Amino acid sequence: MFRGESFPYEKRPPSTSGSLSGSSYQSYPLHSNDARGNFKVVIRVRPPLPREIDPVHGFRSIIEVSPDNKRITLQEYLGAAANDEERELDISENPGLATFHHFTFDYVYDQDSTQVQVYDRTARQAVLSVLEGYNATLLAYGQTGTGKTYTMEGFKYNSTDPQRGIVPRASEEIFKIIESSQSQNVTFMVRASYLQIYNEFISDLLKPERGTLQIREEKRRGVFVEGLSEWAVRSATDICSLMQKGEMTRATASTKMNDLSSRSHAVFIIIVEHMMTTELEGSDDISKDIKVGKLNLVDLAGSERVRLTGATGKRLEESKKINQSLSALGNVIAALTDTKPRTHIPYRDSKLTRLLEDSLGGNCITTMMAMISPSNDSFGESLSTVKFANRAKNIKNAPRINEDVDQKTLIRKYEVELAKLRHELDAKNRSMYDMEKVIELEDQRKQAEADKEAAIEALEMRSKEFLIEKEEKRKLEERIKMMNSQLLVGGKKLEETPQFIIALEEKQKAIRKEYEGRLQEIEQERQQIEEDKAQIDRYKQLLLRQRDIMIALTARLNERDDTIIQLQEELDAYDRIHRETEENLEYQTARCQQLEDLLKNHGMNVPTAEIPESNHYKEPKRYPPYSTDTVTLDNESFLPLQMLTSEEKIAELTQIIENQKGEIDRLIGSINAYKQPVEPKSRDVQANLTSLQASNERYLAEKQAISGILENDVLKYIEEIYEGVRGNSIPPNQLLQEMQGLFQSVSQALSIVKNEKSSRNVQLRIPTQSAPVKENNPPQIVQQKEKVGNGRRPLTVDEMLMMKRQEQQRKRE
Ligand SMILES: Nc1ncnc2c1ncn2[C@@H]1O[C@H](COP(=O)(O)OP(=O)(O)OP(=O)(O)O)[C@@H](O)[C@H]1O
Repeated sequence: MFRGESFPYEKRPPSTSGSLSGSSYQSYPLHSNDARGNFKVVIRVRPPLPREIDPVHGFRSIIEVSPDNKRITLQEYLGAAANDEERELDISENPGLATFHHFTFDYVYDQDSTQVQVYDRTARQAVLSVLEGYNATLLAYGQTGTGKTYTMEGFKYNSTDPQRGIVPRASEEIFKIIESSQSQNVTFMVRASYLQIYNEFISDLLKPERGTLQIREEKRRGVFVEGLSEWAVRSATDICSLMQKGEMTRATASTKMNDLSSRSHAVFIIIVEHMMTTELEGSDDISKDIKVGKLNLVDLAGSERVRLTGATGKRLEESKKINQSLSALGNVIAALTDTKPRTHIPYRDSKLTRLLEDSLGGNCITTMMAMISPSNDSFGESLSTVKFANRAKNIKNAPRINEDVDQKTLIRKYEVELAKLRHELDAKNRSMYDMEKVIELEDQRKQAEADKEAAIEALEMRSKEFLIEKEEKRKLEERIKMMNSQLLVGGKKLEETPQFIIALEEKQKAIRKEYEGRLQEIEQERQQIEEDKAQIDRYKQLLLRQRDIMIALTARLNERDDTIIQLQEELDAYDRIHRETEENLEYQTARCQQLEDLLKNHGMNVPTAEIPESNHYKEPKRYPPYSTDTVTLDNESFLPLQMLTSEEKIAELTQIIENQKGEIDRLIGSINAYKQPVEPKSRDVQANLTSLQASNERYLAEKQAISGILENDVLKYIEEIYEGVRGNSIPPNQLLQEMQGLFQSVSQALSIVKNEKSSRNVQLRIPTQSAPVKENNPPQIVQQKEKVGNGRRPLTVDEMLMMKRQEQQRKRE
């Protein structure tokens, strides 16, 4: 019944059940810890499309799915029958005309499978992993028109449509879980992006104006698209809106194989940041555990046979690019699943493989969903798709939870931003409250002012009325008076009659009473106005006090700011000084080290004199001693073994001078002793004595000059050098040269003294009293040799002083 076993993949006899459907939904484990379990491959067979169904003979599928939905068999017909019915007949008569190709996968969805089954069994696990902080990828692969877009998106976007695909269902699930998490300690942040790779160019489907984007890689972040927009979303509806928006930009076209064929690879990305706060026991601190999961929902463009689609022009170019990138995907899978482990995986051969680097053999839980058609017309493409998927089964991924170790998650940035904004809001509220109080008081003040104005106005009115009434009363009185003066009652003037006087008095009383009443009223009003005024003044005082308080507070705040700035500046200055001191110290240490090395290189001892370490304790100054034991007359190398304090140095120099004086005295004594016995004996001796005396005088003068140099110039010179060393103002090289010069000068001065002494000893072979000089063997005057020490003539004191002055002059310049 079956043709030969010509395929390297698993081939089994066809199922005897003959059923080509029969899938059933089963619950599925959500987590798998083995590496193999982190890369799953499932197959989905779509139902036949109208164009694949023969209107006369109907449709016969070439696909068989096992009842446990693990195995799939593709029937290959080798005959020439044109339609499904004839083909079936052909095979039943001649079974050799059919070959069956068997494969096993993690799951096989037959043509009756529903969107919800695919989501629950395959996609849900990925979504839950993302909420735990893993990266997960769902990858739809297959020939054009086999249902990739249908599986990933579906075509309707309302939450009850059973046709909706993985993207809307995944977003619903994510927000359902977030909403069900009641804990106050858990915060989520969800954002989404949508991109496409079209003709090997990446673009942002939600911000197409950004143009072509590039792929980058960072150690912590992995591979990502630079400049891709991320949209914070708060509901599944938000995500669906983004999807719809992106769909409008995505490159699609009507082809022979699919009315709405995707011409680009599309990746919908959902990132879920998830923060858990925990109060640490025994402290006010809160630990924040942040995880970041990323879900890549990839809808690849379909592979297509140009022969079948008949593509030309732009479509042909698109097809070539699609097929190229899919073949790069095949190469990466081949490299990853090669039995001999390969060091190079060609991820960089296409944008698609570069973008999916983490999903293919990296930090990700990946599921590849390979779509096929059940139609005999698509056998070739279906077989190649299934073989492709079969190879991908062996990919091993190594997912890990992405924890926010570098504190760069958006959620953390939002936290910080929120805290800042809350702080600002609090401050604003406080100042608002203060402002409200001030406004209220100001209103009260205005009201009081208005009341006062009204009261004054009323008072003025009343006063005017009062004056008018007074005037009228005066006029009335005058008239009465005038009329009275004309009336006579009982012979008397009317105003003189007792009735008139009584009536007048009563009238006057009544008027007085009335006016007194009015005056009282006015006085009351006046008092009221006075009180109002006092109240207004009190308000004014209150406002002024408040204003003063606010001014004082502002001044105190400014003062505090100034103090902070001042302290900061001081701190900066301290820092700078500290840094400079450290740098200087390092420089001096390095120079000293150089100096020590130089000394050592010349075989000299390194002076052990220590420079005071702090300003609080000052070591006494120290000077190099003069000692023939420790000072060599070699021009290039000498150094005292131990430095002397100034007292020791003066004592040493005084001692040297004393010694020299003693030597002179001894010589004078010797001369005198010699003079006595030999004077009468020889004229030569007499001449010798005269010359000796002259020499002695010169010698004494020289000794005095040398003492002067030693006591004044040399000591000062030593002090200068010492100060230079202590203050680090003399570079070590110059210091070395100066010290060498100094010691050379001192040595030469002293050597003059010694040579003077020794030359005298040599010049005069003075006979002692116990060994008198023979007449025929008079004392000989030996000419002083020009060469001393290392063969050079020693300098005279004058020359030496001149040199010293010249040197000091040079230094001053
Ligand atoms: N499981 C299914 N049930 C019902 N109809 C389906 C199914 N799968 C695919 N279809 C239908 O098949 C047609 C092609 O599907 P779809 O556009 O999803 O293919 P595609 O693989 O994305 O193609 P392309 O690669 O060209 O974009 C659509 O009309 C779709 O409705």
